[in-house]
Amino acid sequence: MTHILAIDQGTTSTRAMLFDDSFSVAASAQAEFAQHFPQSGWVEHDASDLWSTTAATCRAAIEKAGTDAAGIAAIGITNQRETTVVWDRRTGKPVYNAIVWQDRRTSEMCRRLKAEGFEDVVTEKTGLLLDPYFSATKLAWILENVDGVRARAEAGELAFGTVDSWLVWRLTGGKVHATDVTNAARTMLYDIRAQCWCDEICERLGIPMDMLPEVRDCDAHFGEARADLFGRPIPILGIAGDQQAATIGQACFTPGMVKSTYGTGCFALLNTGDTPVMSQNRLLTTIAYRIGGETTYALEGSIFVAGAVVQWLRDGLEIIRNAAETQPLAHRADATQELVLVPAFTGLGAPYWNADCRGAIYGLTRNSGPREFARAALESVGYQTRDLIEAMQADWEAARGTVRMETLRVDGGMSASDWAMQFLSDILDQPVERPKVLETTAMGAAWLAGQKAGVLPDREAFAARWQKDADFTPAMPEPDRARKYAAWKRAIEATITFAG
Ligand SMILES: Nc1ncnc2c1ncn2[C@@H]1O[C@H](COP(=O)(O)OP(=O)(O)O)[C@@H](O)[C@H]1O
Ligand SMILES: O=P(O)(O)OC[C@H](O)CO
Repeated sequence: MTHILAIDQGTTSTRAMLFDDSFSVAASAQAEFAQHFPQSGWVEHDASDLWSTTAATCRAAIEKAGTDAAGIAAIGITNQRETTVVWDRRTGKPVYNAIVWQDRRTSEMCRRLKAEGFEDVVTEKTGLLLDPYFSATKLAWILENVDGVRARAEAGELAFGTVDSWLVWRLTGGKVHATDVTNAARTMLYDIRAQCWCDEICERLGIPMDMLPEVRDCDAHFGEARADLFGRPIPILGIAGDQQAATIGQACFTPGMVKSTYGTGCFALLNTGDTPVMSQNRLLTTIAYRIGGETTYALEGSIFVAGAVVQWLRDGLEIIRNAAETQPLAHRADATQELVLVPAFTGLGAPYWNADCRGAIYGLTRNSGPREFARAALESVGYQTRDLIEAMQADWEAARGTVRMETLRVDGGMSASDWAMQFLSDILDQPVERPKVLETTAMGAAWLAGQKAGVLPDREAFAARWQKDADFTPAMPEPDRARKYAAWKRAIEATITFAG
């Protein structure tokens, strides 16, 4: 039996999954690694942890499946996006920890650049907003703040990459310095229309362009994993950033299709077809995938806290022991209390983009307890999604005339909560569909590599295989929906005002 090895290098853990040629998971392995928070608002990973957990989980999955490298036709990689690594081309050693997408250390740099009017250039070229979230200012920070790095970069000794590039470099033993177009599109250095690195932005941020990786299709040949790693060289034939891989894994191949992934954060992507739609509502314009040289664009809404609010109930408030307990608690919450929780723990993402806000809760009474907190936490994820979907709907209508976006396809750990998904459907007033396979991210990466290797079916056959696990249809009376969403909007306004 032929297998495809999918590597899913995420923010808190690394997963390796072996898919067989009928898309069943033959084996998987997962490893967590340390999160480093050297200062408030800073988040780092040790890049060697990202590599060592990748190598270890791949080996463990291969061993569990009882196969060997000869039975693996290809490797597909998907990864946490924007996270920035700089390493020495000769020794392969990172010059600094990986600066993670959540890291806000470059807020001040972004504020300065915005005040100088540079955001217009950024949005026009890259489709993004000028925010610390993206790689560009993180790379500029490393060049400015780590001893000797600028001189070494200017001498051509250093390479920059997002996590996919770093893993490809390590897998190929330093032979390939490349990335795929979806990861490039998240650096804030890539011109998404011309599809090349943007010299104007690089120059403004002082980034030497020969540090940047070569940009390839998602289903390109990215070299071969070294024979000594898994016993035989294995070609790397697919790469996509994790949210784009989930879009592929959810088979959102038709313009108008949307997926929303509920992990630590929530990332909703709307397929907008072969032309980029520029947002009038502070969403991001990005590349969904480029397969066989053909580019498909997406509008993206990014929320930084989704499942993380449930983690906060568990680890911060200690009112639940595991995430699934939120569901029975929410069911038993007092219907007469309307608590609204704004989980702006690290600021607000789309469509507000306010880095200074912090979380807030409104409507507390003497009777508010764990049940009401659990319900408010699950509801906050629905409200945030409605903000995104309304913005998307408006952008999509402006681009295409009156259109109703199709059903929302959900995935990610938190989509396991029936209560949260029913509330989502209620507050959106739109059907929500959950697939049987929730590992859509790894599946997307496996499909890219597998179809390139000729062992997995083409796009149409893959899309036809998508199977529903559950449907959620709106059941909330309209006056309740309107009242609740209006309360959310007031809570957001108050939270932004409080931040000053
Ligand atoms: N049954 C559940 N109800 C609510 N939240 C859940 C449930 N199961 C998992 N989660 C949340 O989903 C997140 C984990 O999802 P996952 O897709 O593994 O995230 P990531 O890839 O970002 O680590 C956690 O934040 C957890 O709190
Ligand atoms: O690793 P995840 O699943 O939290 O996803 C992170 C996103 O790619 C950040 O943009």
